[in-house]
Amino acid sequence: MIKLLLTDLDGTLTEDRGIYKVSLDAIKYLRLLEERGIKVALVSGNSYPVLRGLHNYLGFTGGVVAENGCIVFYKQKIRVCKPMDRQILEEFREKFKLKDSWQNDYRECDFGFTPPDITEDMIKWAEEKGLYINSSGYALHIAFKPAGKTVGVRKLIELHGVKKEEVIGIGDSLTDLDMFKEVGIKVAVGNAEEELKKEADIILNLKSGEGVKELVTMILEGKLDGRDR
Ligand SMILES: O=C(O)COP(=O)(O)O
Ligand SMILES: [Mg+2]
Repeated sequence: MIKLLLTDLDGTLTEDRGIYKVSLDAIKYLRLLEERGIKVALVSGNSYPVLRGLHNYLGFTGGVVAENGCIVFYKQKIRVCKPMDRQILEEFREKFKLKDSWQNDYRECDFGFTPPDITEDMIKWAEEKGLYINSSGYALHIAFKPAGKTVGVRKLIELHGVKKEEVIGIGDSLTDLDMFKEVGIKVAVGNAEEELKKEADIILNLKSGEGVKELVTMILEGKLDGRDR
């Protein structure tokens, strides 16, 4: 039985990848799950204040995994990664001529930069410094290892006291590969990155928010029953 649904934000709850407008249909359908007793949690690279605000105002009760796994909230706020070093941020920004995400003022461990394209040079630089590096398609992210959605999702599931098999996760980008490692059912929206689709148990027909609606309909119609047992 599914008890907890983890959803990514950018590219998943939005109307499409690359835009910020949230799909109202996706929210409406996720609330139907909440009414049936399935908790919804936001698992994203966005900062804690942004996600905590959305979580409350959108009517979700499953909590939040912010900063790509580094900050977890469910009844209490827990930081699970090492705080970032300002000098490293400066070096990354200068060396690769990047722009800070406006949310960097509100971040502790994982920081975001644009443009969102990762290069081989960046990966090499991050490896040498023991840093996690990834792209959500919206922003480049760096944090001290261990980081990534894996560490935060593991903590959130522990706080809920549910089994991995009772958790379903939906996403669109490479950062969601880390979420997939910790959930029983892995779902990719129709317009997700090919690499994520390869790892998914379910690939939706529809893109982003419409895909979320498609998945919720499947859950409510009992189409996933048995899959998680
Ligand atoms: O880059 C971001 O902060 C957005 O990431 P998300 O797709 O995990 O919501
Ligand atoms: Mg995303």
